[in-house]
Amino acid sequence: MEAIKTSSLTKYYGTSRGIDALNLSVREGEFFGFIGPNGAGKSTTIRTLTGLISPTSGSAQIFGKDIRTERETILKNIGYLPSEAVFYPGMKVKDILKLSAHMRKINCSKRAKELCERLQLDSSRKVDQLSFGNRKKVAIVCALQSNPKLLILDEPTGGLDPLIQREFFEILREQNRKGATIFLSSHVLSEIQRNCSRAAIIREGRIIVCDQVDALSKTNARRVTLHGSVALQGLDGIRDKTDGNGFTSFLYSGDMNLLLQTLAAGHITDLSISEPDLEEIFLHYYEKDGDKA
Ligand SMILES: Nc1ncnc2c1ncn2[C@@H]1O[C@H](COP(=O)(O)OP(=O)(O)OP(=O)(O)O)[C@@H](O)[C@H]1O
Repeated sequence: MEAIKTSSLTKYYGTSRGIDALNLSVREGEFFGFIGPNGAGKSTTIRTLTGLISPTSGSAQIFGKDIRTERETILKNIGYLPSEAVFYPGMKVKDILKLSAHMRKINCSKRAKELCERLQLDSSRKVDQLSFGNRKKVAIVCALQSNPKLLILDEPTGGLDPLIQREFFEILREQNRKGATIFLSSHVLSEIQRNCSRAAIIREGRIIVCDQVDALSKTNARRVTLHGSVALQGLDGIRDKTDGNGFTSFLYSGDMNLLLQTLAAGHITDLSISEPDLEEIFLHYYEKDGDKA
């Protein structure tokens, strides 16, 4: 069964585009990445799926249940981490965690304690005395403590130090191995690459590509870096060109023979031709009108 399925899901804030005819399908048990530049529509998608805002048109189902008509049943199976968590001031962390569990009518104190220990969160502190990163941990424990079937995480790692990030992803991978579906919205490409099997890239409110992360990283383009001088004018297939102190670097997706002829006519002291890194490939998707590298 699909954990998440949207059909032409659209949300406009007045005349301002949030998401536009979004079609997305996430299978049960997947660790799925959702990436895109600022303002692309990631949070709008997530807020619509969790019922915090209503779609303008289109539809979506979570585990086959309609987000408009079966929201209460859906929410029982979801752990949601908002990008900016807000808590009642003056409350102790342990009371926030209890309140969150109480709203689900379940007792998860054992799991909450274990998560606090692993994430190094002192649950006896008042939430307003916590740093940004520690408040983020409170939101994480709230989302994870009930071992939900579906975890929807909106930019979860902002503010977490690298060691805690590592532990957090270890916890997510454990939950995923036990069958939980994970929907991870992130700006951090390495997080997506390390953890997700599939990912969708959203730009200007639309999914522009959705595929296995390995397939998304494949490209015909090569990163060419050369020291010396060469006339590249007239050579088609060059982009992302930078000139530094005696060197030139660019992505090339044109005819290799033409590249070699052009280089041979120049004066080159050093040359490397390599695969571009994943970041370069993803950034290309982010650019307006960017096709696959
Ligand atoms: N409450 C709102 N009222 C009007 N427009 C909004 C509102 N919330 C979001 N938008 C607009 O919807 C579009 C998508 O925003 P959204 O917050 O979903 O993007 P995002 O991909 O989560 O961005 P970021 O990575 O910066 O968090 C943006 O153009 C944004 O300005």
